Amino acid sequence: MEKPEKRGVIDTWLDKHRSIYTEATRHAFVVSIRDGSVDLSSFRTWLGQDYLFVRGFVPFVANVLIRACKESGETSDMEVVLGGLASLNDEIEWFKSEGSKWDVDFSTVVPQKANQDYRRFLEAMMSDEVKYSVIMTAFWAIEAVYQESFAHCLEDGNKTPAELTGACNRWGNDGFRQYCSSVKKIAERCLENASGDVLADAEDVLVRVLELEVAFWEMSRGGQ
Ligand SMILES: Cc1ncc(CO)c(N)n1
Repeated sequence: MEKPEKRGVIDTWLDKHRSIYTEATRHAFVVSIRDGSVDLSSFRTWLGQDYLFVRGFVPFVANVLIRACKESGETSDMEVVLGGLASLNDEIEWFKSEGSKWDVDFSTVVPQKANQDYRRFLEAMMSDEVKYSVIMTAFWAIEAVYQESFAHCLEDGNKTPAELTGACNRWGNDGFRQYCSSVKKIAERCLENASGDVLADAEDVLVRVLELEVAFWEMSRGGQ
């Protein structure tokens, strides 16, 4: 049995912002994958847009990695983030093979507004002014929404179409869940020592990520 996790400030924020958290992790697009009613043109839109997102997410995670090396007192932070960066390498290869499977030509995909907004947010987070605990909170939230969403598509009673289980496994698997839990612990540890101002920034950033994720699902469901 795993130890029950200590409740920290992130759990308190999730309770406070439960409705947007649920919107982000149980979005109609995700629910449609789980119940098998998903419109495949929406899935193709999501695939193309998320490929572009992930390409922008790489420098963000690289920035988190550099900060874990320079600013963290704990040597294990770097190892956790490095693991995440390594799996992004596989992820990009996975996207490419899915792209051919679904006949989505990434070279012609144009980032839609929700994607552009998200990419701008990631760039802003890379500023040196943003505290380590704040960027770590953002990093956790970004990964956790995908973990929770795609794990839902694999839970008992799902009717997820067989050709979509690869995508669901990518983020819904147990290893990814544990990785998210490690990132959350890092964020929680940093937030324990944070000032009131930094805590307020981290809470804002958490809510902003949830909003951006909801908009990203909405865009996908729009399916252009
Ligand atoms: C939009 C979005 N959020 C989170 C992830 C997970 O890393 C992703 N691939 N795409």
